Amino acid sequence: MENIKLNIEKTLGFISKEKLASYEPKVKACMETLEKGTGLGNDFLGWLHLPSSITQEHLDDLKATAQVLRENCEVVVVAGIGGSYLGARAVIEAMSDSFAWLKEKKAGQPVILFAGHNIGEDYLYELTSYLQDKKFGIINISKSGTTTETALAFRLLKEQCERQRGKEMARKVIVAVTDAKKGAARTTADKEGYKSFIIPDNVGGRFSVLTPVGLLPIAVAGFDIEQLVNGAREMEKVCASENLMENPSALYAATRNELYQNGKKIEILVNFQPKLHYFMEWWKQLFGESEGKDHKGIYPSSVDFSTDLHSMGQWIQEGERTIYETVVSVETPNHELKVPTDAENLDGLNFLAGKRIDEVNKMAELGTQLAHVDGGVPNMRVSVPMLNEFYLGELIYFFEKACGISGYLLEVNPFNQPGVEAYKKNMFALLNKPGYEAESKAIQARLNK
Ligand SMILES: O=P(O)(O)OC[C@H]1O[C@](O)(CO)[C@@H](O)[C@@H]1O
Repeated sequence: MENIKLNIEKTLGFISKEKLASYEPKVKACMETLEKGTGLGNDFLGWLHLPSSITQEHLDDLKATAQVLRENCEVVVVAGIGGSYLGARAVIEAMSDSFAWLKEKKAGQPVILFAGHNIGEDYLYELTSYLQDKKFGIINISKSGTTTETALAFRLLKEQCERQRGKEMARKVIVAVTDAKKGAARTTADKEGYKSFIIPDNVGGRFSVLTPVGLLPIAVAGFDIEQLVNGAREMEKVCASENLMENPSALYAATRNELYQNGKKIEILVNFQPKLHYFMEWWKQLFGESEGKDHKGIYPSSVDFSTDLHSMGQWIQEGERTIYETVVSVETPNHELKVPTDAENLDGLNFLAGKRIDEVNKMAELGTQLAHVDGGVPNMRVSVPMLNEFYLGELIYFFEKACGISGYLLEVNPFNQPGVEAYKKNMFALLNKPGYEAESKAIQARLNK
């Protein structure tokens, strides 16, 4: 079977092949540091060999739990934020029919909704209103078990689920994915007797999509988690190679670091398939939280093309030359649709008649690549044979491994996120959270100045 492939040819007018090749020993050292667990953040390396260590028993347990939710729910709300929701959403959106939510609902095929990733009152009001006459279940996902956004949504949803469905049924259709011992989500799950799954201590949120954090919601949505894991396993093998040119994760990490050293401070992840929008969101957290520290790091951003060619295209073509692009390109769509012939040709599109829509899309992709490279934007391309669980699994592991290597090349700890605490501390102080008395006083004094 073919694998995903990385092509860096269109970066070589901007960085030299020789310079890139000189990364081989550095990349090898970073890979060794990961393998031996001797680098910064080495207590969070559980993701490295996660795909090959997942057992069939574990997958069966996840599938059985997913089946309980599928059989008993019209809607399942996945409550989580950041790494506790983006991976699941990325895969579910990539695999789902774009209009499934408008189609007739099938028994045993719940609609998946997300909550706990914002504090929008209108969002939560509208969600809880929609759920009023629905048989719904909840997957409450939080590694710390104390994240405010998720806890707030879960408080609302748990009360509503129990009120609408009764305590006994609620117990059946609420599942927790959290720490083995600590945090409010664990305490609640144990006290209420919910089925629960553990997020391993050594797997950080943004690297957790192949734990129950991602696998359970993806299974509930009806997608093949075994194939997802198989794809990741395949990449685990491919990305073990010490040969820079044969290891796509290593090559991607080296190329983006060399581009960064040459003033390319912003990476734009590009798709030409709207279904990949949330995959880009997952990638942004992965690289943003891993590398943006010590006043260093490539800024990860994303665009959906060709949509955003009509908004951000101008900036990319002619704005400040501090950017490069990485295009995730899906080679073959899952469905076929051809441009019809029109006898009157009023729209002048008969030159496309008989062509597949994807042929037009591919020419948009090629035309964009050529234009952007001509405009001074280095371009990498990750080709994905097709959108299915297997290749999404490959993509996930490819980016995770690249992120670990890239973070070490940058000489940061890719596995912590101390900067995220700053807003939380202020928010808790402003809300007078118990335990934050001194901070509350200080912040009030600052605001009253
Ligand atoms: O799973 P938790 O503990 O609720 O955390 C959710 C997210 O919040 C962060 O801790 C900070 O944004 C992320 O790293 C994490 O993915």
